[in-house]
Amino acid sequence: VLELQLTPALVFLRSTLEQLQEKDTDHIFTSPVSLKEVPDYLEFVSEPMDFSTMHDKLEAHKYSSVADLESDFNLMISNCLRYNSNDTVFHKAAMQLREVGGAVLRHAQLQALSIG
Ligand SMILES: CC(=O)c1c[nH]c2ccccc12
Repeated sequence: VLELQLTPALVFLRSTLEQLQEKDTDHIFTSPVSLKEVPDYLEFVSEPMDFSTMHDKLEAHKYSSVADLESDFNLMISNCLRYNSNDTVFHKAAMQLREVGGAVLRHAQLQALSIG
């Protein structure tokens, strides 16, 4: 496929992002938190982040490394841990995603090193 030859990095980062999103089985992080439904959200979170925004950034070539992807992933998780109190489904889902997503990112980082 042409894309694989021309921009292997983009293909690799897209695959990594898809693997991360697969771990969000409740689809809690699919789209931005609605500021209409959650009017106080920006009192707690200065920079919202979600997987659809990460896909848009990836296709706009805003990510040049696994580390770039990782920092937005970590932002998305920390926003959720801050806004949602500990005894909520969302807080527990963020803790779980931080664990399994971290493993995906560590593996991707190792792959990126080995393929150069
Ligand atoms: C990811 C996250 O915090 C949320 C995802 N959906 C929500 C609905 C209400 C409040 C927070 C959220």
